Amino acid sequence: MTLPRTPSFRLDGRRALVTGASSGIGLGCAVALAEAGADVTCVARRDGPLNEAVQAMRAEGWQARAQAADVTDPEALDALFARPFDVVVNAAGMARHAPAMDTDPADFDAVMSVNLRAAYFLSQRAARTLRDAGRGGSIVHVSSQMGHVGGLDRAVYCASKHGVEGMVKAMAMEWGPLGIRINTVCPTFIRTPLTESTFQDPGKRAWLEQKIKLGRVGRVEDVMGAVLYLASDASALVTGSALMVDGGWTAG
Ligand SMILES: NC(=O)C1=CN([C@@H]2O[C@H](COP(=O)(O)OP(=O)(O)OC[C@H]3O[C@@H](n4cnc5c(N)ncnc54)[C@H](O)[C@@H]3O)[C@@H](O)[C@H]2O)C=CC1
Ligand SMILES: C[C@H](O)[C@@H]1OC(=O)[C@H](O)[C@@H]1O
Repeated sequence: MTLPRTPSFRLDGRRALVTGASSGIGLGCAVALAEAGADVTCVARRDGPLNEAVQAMRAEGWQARAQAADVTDPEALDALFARPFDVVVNAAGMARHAPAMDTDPADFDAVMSVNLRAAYFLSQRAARTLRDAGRGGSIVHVSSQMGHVGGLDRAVYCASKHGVEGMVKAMAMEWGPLGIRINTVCPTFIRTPLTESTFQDPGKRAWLEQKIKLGRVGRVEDVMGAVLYLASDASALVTGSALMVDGGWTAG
């Protein structure tokens, strides 16, 4: 009897790009891919923390390089995608929370510009270079549980993440025939610089722990395995999907 073999989660010989790689979830994604053998280009807006992260990764013996870039800048995207990447993980993101009745248009534009517009054109650049090279690849967006449900004071953030979910489904339809997969991971509240103020408030933290059915808030490590799965051949037939890493928040 011939037994089936588990597809590989390894990424040896693959070139990967991770945005938002200077901290939080993006840094976790960069580590996950590098540890699996990929040569990872780490992107973030500012040099300092990014260089520090890349130095720490190289000290582990992994392949990593830093490239500071603003993902909302089309020219910066062109420079990043001078060559194709087998794996692209987009974790760059931001939030400005306010009641919908009070949202400042400048905040709306800032959030949409990073979370949705940049996600769109980064995907476009990633796919074009893969198409021109005549090969497939995997694009993973770090979306959110807020791409599937609403959140108080989060109308703009939710709109941006719901937008990413719709965009990914449509792109998956177009790019499937080229072997280019595109998916999202949708975390619940994860402790990072973005959410530190929420985590500092004992009342909010208790509320979160009750909303998350598994009874605890998220860690960057909770997202890393999900991203590695979607980046690797282990998910070879998965595209246009949203992988919830939300402890059951949206299950109800
Ligand atoms: N922390 C959380 O609870 C959750 C976060 N997310 C999403 O995960 C992603 C990462 O968030 P965190 O790690 O929590 O935040 P973070 O604040 O620790 O990291 C954000 C990263 O995005 C980069 N970035 C922001 N704007 C950029 C731009 N214009 N150009 C290039 N890089 C830019 C920053 O340099 C930084 O590396 C975001 O998309 C966020 O919406 C999703 C679900 C939960
Ligand atoms: C930044 C937000 O407060 C945080 O990010 C997410 O995606 C979580 O669901 C929280 O809303």
